This record gives sequence, C-alpha cells and structure tokens, in this order.
Amino acid sequence: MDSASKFSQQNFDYIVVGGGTTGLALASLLSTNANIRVGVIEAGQRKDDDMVLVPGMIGRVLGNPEYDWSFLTKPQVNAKDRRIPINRGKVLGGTSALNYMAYTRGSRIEFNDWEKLGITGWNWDTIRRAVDASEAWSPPSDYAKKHNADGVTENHGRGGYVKTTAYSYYYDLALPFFETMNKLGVATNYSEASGDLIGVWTYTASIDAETRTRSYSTNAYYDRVSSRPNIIVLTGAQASKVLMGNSEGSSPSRALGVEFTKAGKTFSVSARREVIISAGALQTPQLLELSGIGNADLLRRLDIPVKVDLPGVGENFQDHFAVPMGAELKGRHVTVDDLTSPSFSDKQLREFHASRTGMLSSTLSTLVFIPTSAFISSGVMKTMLSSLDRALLRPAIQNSPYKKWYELQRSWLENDGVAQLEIILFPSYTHEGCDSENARHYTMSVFLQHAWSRGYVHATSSSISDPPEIDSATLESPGDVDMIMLVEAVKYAFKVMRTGALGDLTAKIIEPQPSWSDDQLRDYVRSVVKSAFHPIGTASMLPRSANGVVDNDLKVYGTSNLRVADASIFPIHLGTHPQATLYGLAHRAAEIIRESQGSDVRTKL
Ligand SMILES: Cc1cc2nc3c(=O)[nH]c(=O)nc-3n(C[C@H](O)[C@H](O)[C@H](O)COP(=O)(O)OP(=O)(O)OC[C@H]3O[C@@H](n4cnc5c(N)ncnc54)[C@H](O)[C@@H]3O)c2cc1C
Repeated sequence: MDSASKFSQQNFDYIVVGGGTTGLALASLLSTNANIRVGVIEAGQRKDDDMVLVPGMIGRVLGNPEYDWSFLTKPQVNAKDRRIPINRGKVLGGTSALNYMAYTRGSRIEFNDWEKLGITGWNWDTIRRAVDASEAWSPPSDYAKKHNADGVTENHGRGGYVKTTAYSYYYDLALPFFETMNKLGVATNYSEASGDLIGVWTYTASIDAETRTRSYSTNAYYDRVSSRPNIIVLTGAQASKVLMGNSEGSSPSRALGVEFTKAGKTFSVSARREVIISAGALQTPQLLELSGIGNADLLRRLDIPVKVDLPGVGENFQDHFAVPMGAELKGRHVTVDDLTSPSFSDKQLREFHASRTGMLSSTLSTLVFIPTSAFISSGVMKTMLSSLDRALLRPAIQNSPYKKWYELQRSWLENDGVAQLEIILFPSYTHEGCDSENARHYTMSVFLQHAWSRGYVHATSSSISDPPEIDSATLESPGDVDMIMLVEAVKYAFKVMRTGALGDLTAKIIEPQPSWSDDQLRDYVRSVVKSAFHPIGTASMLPRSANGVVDNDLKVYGTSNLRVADASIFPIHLGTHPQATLYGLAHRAAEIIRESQGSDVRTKL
C-alpha cells in the first residue's frame, strides 16, 4: 500500500514495525488467521533487481542509500578512532535482501546453554524445530557433493519457505582449502546443520535451487500472502514511536498503536492487540527509547516522557569482529576480481540470465569453525586465561547484571565443541597495493565468534531522523582477550596460507606479514578490524534482573502487549551466521503469539 492516510485508518490487530528478515516473515505467518488484520510499517521500498536477486552480485549495494542504512559506529578508541561501518538493509526484506546468503544453523551446545542464562524454553530442540519449519531445502547436486556440501536430509527442513541449497559454482580454491585444513587436523564436516559446526565445510545458502536467485523474507514469505486482504504492508514509512498508554509506575504500559512518518507527514495507526518491533538490532532499541522505554536517566536527558524504566534497552550490543588478510596466488585463477572487468561481468550476467549458471549463480562457499584449542597454543591459552580470570574478579563484573553471561563466555573458551573462530576464504582481494591487472588474489578473513567486547546503541535525540549512537566497544574486553585471540587467529591463518595445497597456490602473503612482531600484528588488527555485520543483543531476552528487555515470550518488560522479534533479542552471540535462527525466531514468535492470545494463528502459510 502506498497511501499512509488509508493505512492509518485501518483497524489492525497487530502492527509489525520493520518488514525485514524477521518482521516480514512473522507478519506473513500471523496473516494465516483470516480473522486478524496485520499491518507492517517498513522504511524501505521493495527492490527486486539483479543487485538483490543475483547471488554473485552481493555487496554491490552496500553504501547505496536506496538499499542501505549505512550506519557507522562512533569512533572506536581501540581501532585507531575509526568509525566502523555496519550495513543494514533499508528495503522490504531488510538485511535478508543484502546479506551474503550463508544459511548456517547454530550450535547445539550454545543453544542448550541459553537456558543457563534464565531463558527457559529456548534450547537446541525448540530452536531447531522452528528453523526446520522455516526451511525448504533442496539436496545438493553431485557437483556440490564433490565440494563436500551437506547432503544429510534429516538436518534440514523440507516443508518451509526459505529456499536453501548448495552452490552450483565453486572457485578452484575451494578444494585446496579443504585439503589444507585437513592437513592441519581440522576434519571436513559433511553435516554442518546437525548442531555441530566444528570443521571445514561448504555451506548451504539461501538460494532457490531452481532459479538460482536469492530466497529472502520478501519472496519466501510475503509474496505467498500478499494477496490476502488481512495483511497490509506500507513501505517508505518510518515509525517514530510506539504510542504507549500508561506512564511510568502505572504498569503494565499498553501499546496503543504506532506513530510514523511518510513523505514528511506524520500519521498514527492503532493496534487492537499488539505491536511487534522488528526494526533490527540497531533501530529497535532506538525506537523503544523514543517510545519512552529505556534507561529513565537517558530518556529524561532526551526530554522523552518515561513509560517504562528499563535500563537494559540498547545495552549488551555484541558483534562478530573480522580481520582480513591478503595473499597473491600463483598462476592464473578465476576469482571475484575478474568481475571488476565490465566485459567479463556482463558476459557472466548474460550467462546467469540465460542458464542460471556461472560465477554469478554463487557467492563464497567454504568456511572453517574451530574452538580455541585449535588455534591457540596451551602456553598462550594459560596466560590469556589467567589475565582474563583476574579481570573477571573486578567488582564491576562480579556485581554486573550480566554475570551469568560472563560465566558462560568463560566456560565456552575451554569447550572444544564451541567455535570461537570462523575463517572464510574470499577469492578476491581489493585492498590498496594489490595489482589486480596482473595477478589474482585471495583474502583470508578471521572472525571472532564470541567477542567479549560489549557496547551499546542509544538514541541521541527524541527524533527518529537522528541516527542512534552505536558503540561497538571494539577490542575493549576484560584481560584484552579479544585482541589476544585475534592476534593468535592471524598467526594461525598464516599457517593455513602456507600449508598443503593452499600453500602451494600462494605466491606471497601481502599483508600482514608473518615476520611481524606481536606488536606489529596488534597494530594491524587495530587498523583493519571490522564488523561482520552481525549485531545482536540490544533488546536481550534475559531475566529483568539481568538487564533483560524482553521475557521468554518476547514481551517487553513492563508492557502488556509490546513484543520484539529480531536479532536484538539474542542474549549472547551465536557462533555462526544469524539468518537461519532469525527465520526460526519468526516461527517461534508466531507460535508464542498464538498460544498467548488463544487465537488461531497457524504457523503454516
Ligand atoms: C553485508 C551483509 C552480509 C551478511 N551476510 C550474512 C550471511 O551470509 N548469513 C547470515 O546468516 N547473516 C548475514 N548477515 C546478517 C543478517 O542478514 C542479519 O543479521 C539479519 O538479516 C537481521 O535481521 P533482523 O530481522 O534483525 O533485521 P533486518 O532484516 O535488518 O530488518 C529490520 C527492518 O526494519 C526496518 N526499519 C528499521 N527502523 C524502522 C522504522 N523506524 N520504521 C520502519 N521500518 C524500520 C529496516 O528498514 C529493515 O527492513 C549479513 C549482513 C550484512 C549487512
């Protein structure tokens, strides 16, 4: 729907703010009950062009304001005062329209440990069942199987909506990478979706096996229900606050509707039953604060009337941090760098549209997940743990509401089933000093899966037009553990680049250099460390006493009918990519709403 005034006159039962990965899937699922009416307010527009749909074109719209919110953190003191980009989809489908399509499930150990944080009912079995309900998996081809793709049917959902499958094109670095990792003692994992992520594997992607195009919230969910009269999506409209009924103290506060702006005009729309915020980990906390829900001191400073004093809002920000390393290849390989040639790229695009094959039918394909013991020597581990344990004794941590979070993070460091490091081999290198005319390159990126840095996201004014302040607290960790782990990860990656088949293909390592001292490597990490674009935690599902924002039913504390469903509710980071779990979250949320309201909301579209 285009007309904001018509939208504002509708009688909705549920209003979902944010038609992104989780929100649009959830709204579509809610619409299965013909007796309820669902309204969705999405700031972006629908974009169904090649940039969104063609897998090999990933990354091309990052920074483009028609697709991307292009957030920046505040200057990060431990990263040379750089403002680090965190891209977010500003289109219908949200970040599922921009992401790199790795469809990876979480880890059994980690999800089962969520219950230790006080979140009952959220564990591997419940989350797995929900993710199964979302997935429509197609088995890999023989070609993909030769590249070790997961073909274990029982690991996947077949009857869901997000189409997933293995790739149809693999770069010639993929198999050498497997051989090298095997040589280093990291086994091939042929069953990556089983809940055990450790090993080297080829991942499943959110790609439609028939059309070879991106499967995402918009075409996987919304397109199936868009003709129903009881779901209306308003695009190009930004919610500015949830209209809350009662003021501080007279709780629970009730969400009455949503105020939003479109084309410079302000409107409001009412919700008979519930408002669900799904604006993502960077904007959900801002919207809660603008609605009067957050740390009362901060709200008063911003002249926002306090409805619910909830100090956890915007806190507990976590992300995966990445450090890229570049190398030059021996001989001539086809890599993503070839796509920088317009004629080559056009040829590939023609091939893609004609036969759905070629480089553009795929993205990247291989990755490694390993625990601490696989990349940190026992000597360094001992020193790191003793400095960490000393830091954890500080009163600020001992008295912190997040104490259980720290205990869990600590236990995972010595658990060989928990991945602390992800390594991805990108068949390209675009940094300065790379001679892409005459040579071909790869980038090996190391990603910290359970960083100890915890930052915040907060509103800076009472207006939704002012972006929130994002402090990723990059490399600010007790005992400097994030920096120690990243430096050890870089050293381990040097080993990978110089071992076995990948070592044989590597002409030279460009930057950083294996000969560099630890101090030089620390300096390099500070210069290049970036976000893996997986922010979470800013409206955490935790007990209220542990600075939680939502309860186990995703309901915001102190309110009777306001929920959050997006990446901001994850209380502790997943040692994997988040989208599969987020689609599962949409299904869990739909079930919870059905149960709590006694209404007939089936989760089958
Ligand atoms: C470049 C990139 C690559 C990635 N690659 C992968 C990958 O390969 N695999 C993976 O699992 N994950 C990947 N991710 C991360 C993953 O895509 C996100 O974690 C996930 O999509 C977030 O989903 P969400 O529902 O929390 O939020 P989003 O999908 O971001 O949805 C939020 C929606 O709310 C809208 N919105 C915000 N504020 C308002 C407002 N006030 N009013 C109205 N609408 C509003 C936004 O426009 C957006 O549509 C990647 C992310 C990026 C940026």
